[in-house]
Amino acid sequence: MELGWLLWGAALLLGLHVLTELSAAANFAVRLGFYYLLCVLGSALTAPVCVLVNGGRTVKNMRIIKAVVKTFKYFFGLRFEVKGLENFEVEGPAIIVSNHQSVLDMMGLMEVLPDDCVQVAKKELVYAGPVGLIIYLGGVIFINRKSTDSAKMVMAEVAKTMAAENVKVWVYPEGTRNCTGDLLPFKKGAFHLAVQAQVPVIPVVYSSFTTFYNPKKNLFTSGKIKVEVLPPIETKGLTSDDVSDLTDRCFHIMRETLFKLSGHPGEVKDSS
Ligand SMILES: CCCCCCCC/C=C\CCCCCCCC(=O)SCCNC(=O)CCNC(=O)[C@H](O)C(C)(C)COP(=O)(O)OP(=O)(O)OC[C@H]1O[C@@H](n2cnc3c(N)ncnc32)[C@H](O)[C@@H]1OP(=O)(O)O
Ligand SMILES: CCCCCCCCCCCCCC(=O)OC[C@@H](O)COP(=O)(O)O
Repeated sequence: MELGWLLWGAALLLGLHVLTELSAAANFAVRLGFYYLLCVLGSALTAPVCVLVNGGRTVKNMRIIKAVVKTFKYFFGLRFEVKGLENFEVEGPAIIVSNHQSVLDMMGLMEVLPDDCVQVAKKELVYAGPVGLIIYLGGVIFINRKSTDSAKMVMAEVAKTMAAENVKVWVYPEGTRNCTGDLLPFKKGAFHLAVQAQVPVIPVVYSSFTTFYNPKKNLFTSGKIKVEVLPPIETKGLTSDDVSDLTDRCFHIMRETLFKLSGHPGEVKDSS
């Protein structure tokens, strides 16, 4: 008799546990789905505006895209605390490098994006429907990550046009998304580009999302993201022999800043 009740109790607890897990998964899927929906709808509505206002593919469209994307954070209760924006005020072009954690990074990107700045993206994104179209209209540079040679050729061309058109280029040097609270080793393309164009590198670091966003744990709540724009690193006089050193320097400064902003991975830090 008592064993019967015990079994019923255990079944109930298990049921509740399964329900909570399911609702966490559903909640996560709904929130991320809503983000995708915002991106798709936002792009579909913004693309005609870009074409009408600026006539086609140009970096000027980034101002319009930025204004739209900057409203997204309110839907998800995300707050940004930005430091060092004055470090973007360099004379002429620059390469901006930052850490890349998730698709949500587009919000953080647009939160601080300086004028006349295009990003480097994997070419697959051009096929992402309306989002691909808006990225194309914004003047984003597409590279084939599977072919280093063709990516190098595209980047060499960019090095030439940067000065002529006075644009900054934003690169995610990890080359892919990484939401572990640490950095992946940096690819060298961004730093070759900076040395070829003889322009400064400006590192930007976003604090780790792990306290409010973790797809493995179905976690996606509101939260605060700290952003720090670091002082420009000059490359005048550097040659291709210095690229490895430059890459290492940037990596270490950015990793230090990442840990300062959000603690070492695995270590709990209060989110005040
Ligand atoms: C209105 C509503 C709208 C809502 C929607 C929002 C829309 C928002 C709108 C707009 C925002 C758009 C934002 C898009 C964001 C997209 C993010 C991404 O897609 S991230 C993935 C792609 N990005 C990268 O991958 C870049 C970084 N990668 C590189 O730069 C790599 O270096 C690359 C691809 C060039 C090569 O990668 P390797 O995997 O081969 O690795 P390596 O170690 O770098 O290079 C191998 C050898 O080649 C040399 N090398 C590399 N680049 C060189 C170069 N340019 N010249 C000479 N040598 C070079 C290196 O020194 C290395 O040689 P040795 O090991 O040193 O001997
Ligand atoms: C046909 C409809 C498709 C809908 C797609 C909506 C996507 C909206 C997301 C905004 C752009 C996100 C850019 C981004 O973060 O791309 C990921 C790459 O950086 C890194 O790629 P990966 O980690 O190596 O796969």
